[in-house]
Amino acid sequence: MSLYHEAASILDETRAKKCSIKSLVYTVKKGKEWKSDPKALFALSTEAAKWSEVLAEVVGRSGVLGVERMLSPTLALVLTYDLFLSKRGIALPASHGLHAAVSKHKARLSAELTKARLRRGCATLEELRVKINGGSVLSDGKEGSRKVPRHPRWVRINTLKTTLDEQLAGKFAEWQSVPTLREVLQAASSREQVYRVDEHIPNLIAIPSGADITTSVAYRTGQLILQDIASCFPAYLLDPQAGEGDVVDACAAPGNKTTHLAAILAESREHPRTGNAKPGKIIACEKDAARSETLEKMVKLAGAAEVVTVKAKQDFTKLPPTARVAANVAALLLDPSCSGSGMVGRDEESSITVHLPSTTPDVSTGRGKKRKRPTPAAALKTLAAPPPMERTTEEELPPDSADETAEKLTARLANLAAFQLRLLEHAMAFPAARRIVYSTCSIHAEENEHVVVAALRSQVAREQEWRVLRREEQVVGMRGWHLRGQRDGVAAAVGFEVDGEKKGVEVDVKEVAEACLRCDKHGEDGTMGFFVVGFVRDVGETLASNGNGGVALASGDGESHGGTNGDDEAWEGFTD
Ligand SMILES: C[S@@+](CC[C@H](N)C(=O)[O-])C[C@H]1O[C@@H](n2cnc3c(N)ncnc32)[C@H](O)[C@@H]1O
Repeated sequence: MSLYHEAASILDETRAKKCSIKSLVYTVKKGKEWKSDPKALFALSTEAAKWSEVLAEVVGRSGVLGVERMLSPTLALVLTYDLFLSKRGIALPASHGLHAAVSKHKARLSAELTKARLRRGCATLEELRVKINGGSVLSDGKEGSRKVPRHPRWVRINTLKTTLDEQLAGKFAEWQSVPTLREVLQAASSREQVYRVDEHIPNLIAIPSGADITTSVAYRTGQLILQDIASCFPAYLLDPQAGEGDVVDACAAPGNKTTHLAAILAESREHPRTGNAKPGKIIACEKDAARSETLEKMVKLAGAAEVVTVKAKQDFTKLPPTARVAANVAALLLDPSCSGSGMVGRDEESSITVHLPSTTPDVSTGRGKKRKRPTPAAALKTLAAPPPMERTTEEELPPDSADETAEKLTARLANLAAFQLRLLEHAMAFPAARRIVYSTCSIHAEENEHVVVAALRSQVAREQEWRVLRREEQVVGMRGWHLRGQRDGVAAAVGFEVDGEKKGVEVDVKEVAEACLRCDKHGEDGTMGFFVVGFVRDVGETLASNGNGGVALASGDGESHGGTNGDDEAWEGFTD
């Protein structure tokens, strides 16, 4: 079965069963394995579904289905999508029957696409593209109020394999550097080659949302990684340094943050302070078997295999803090499953409707019966799935969105928070640990500030003297991030009003809220919704006595160990 037949079958099933494309592609059913690459299948099915309202009109009005018997409505949708809207075109030889069945009507289809675009008031196909991605657009502030996407494509330069300078002088040599994110957002078209070097996260650039780098050698070889800026916060905040001991990535797959950690650790060896220190290893745990395989692949592709030990199918809570492997663990990154409510496109994805073209010739041909024209507003209900998403486990599947009652949501968040707290408490029990970073892509205080307060009040935190990593102690890019934790959220968890007294409470609301970082998926930073916080223990002068000549940690001196611009990111290699 070709990619197109498989994508068409997914669209048919999505319509029939009202289930998400992601679950159809990635939930492995007995006896059903895709012949196509799941990523390609997911991308094609999702894009074709998003465009289906427009393409249904195009195909229907063209009358192609009336003459090409080998084309089903959904097959016509996916082929037409690739013919006009994907960069590579139809991925079949021109002589292939399916290719010919569509391409011989190219002129007619193209004319219908132009009409469909004009009916939607779009001067160019790029404008229509932005409109189709209508769930995440903002006005560009100019007269005429052109809409621009709210999110750029974030590209992390994998310093395990390359450098920022090398990429700017190579892959992006022809691209123009622009000073503001807004200029990147405004250049949504894939033809406008602009980038902006991010000021918060080292080795991260933003490019237009329509720019596709996935076919480039740099991307395919793991030099460039598509990773949302927010997802870069945890490893950067944890800031592991050579000589400090080992690092555990407790919930690691698919490995974006693991490989980011590896890159930062490798870079720290170039630092005069830690240059001669023995780098620790990164122990990456992943409970899920299939995701463990992805993690292994990604670690290899990013060039991180030497420093990362993948513990496949390892439940982090079953890794005893007293185990030998844990003895030298000085830092832990905890990015557990969550509601995923901060993910851009997550809510939209669950509401994608697949529109089908009429199989009878259309009104415009004068040959068929009259059909109701879809309204532009209805057309734009299909929203954009943004850049790469990392979270795909069952626990994280979107709530039944609109259908989920407040009661159900509360119960679901309570379950998640209990699970997250359990993991955090487990991390706090590692005897040599001095630093933990906890993150979620949730917007709910229940999974964020509430978990932080509960963790601080836990027995293990009190016994081991864990506290939050204060804002002034954070690496400079994180210290300077403007959006902090919700004071109300912290205060609610503490049981006091924001301005209330702190009687008998061991948690300083202001300090904890300031220590937390948030990213707003509806804001102007081009981020997904995200939450991150660091915990530290002021125990001893050194971070870990690892027997490797570990260097002293400047604890609590406000000095970011990692520097200002020197750190960097990992990669990813492929996206989901
Ligand atoms: C949010 S994702 C992690 C994303 C990853 N940190 C990245 O940046 O690429 C959460 C992952 O944790 C895994 N997970 C959930 N519970 C776990 C546990 N108890 N131990 C280890 N892994 C777990 C899930 O299977 C999932 O792959």
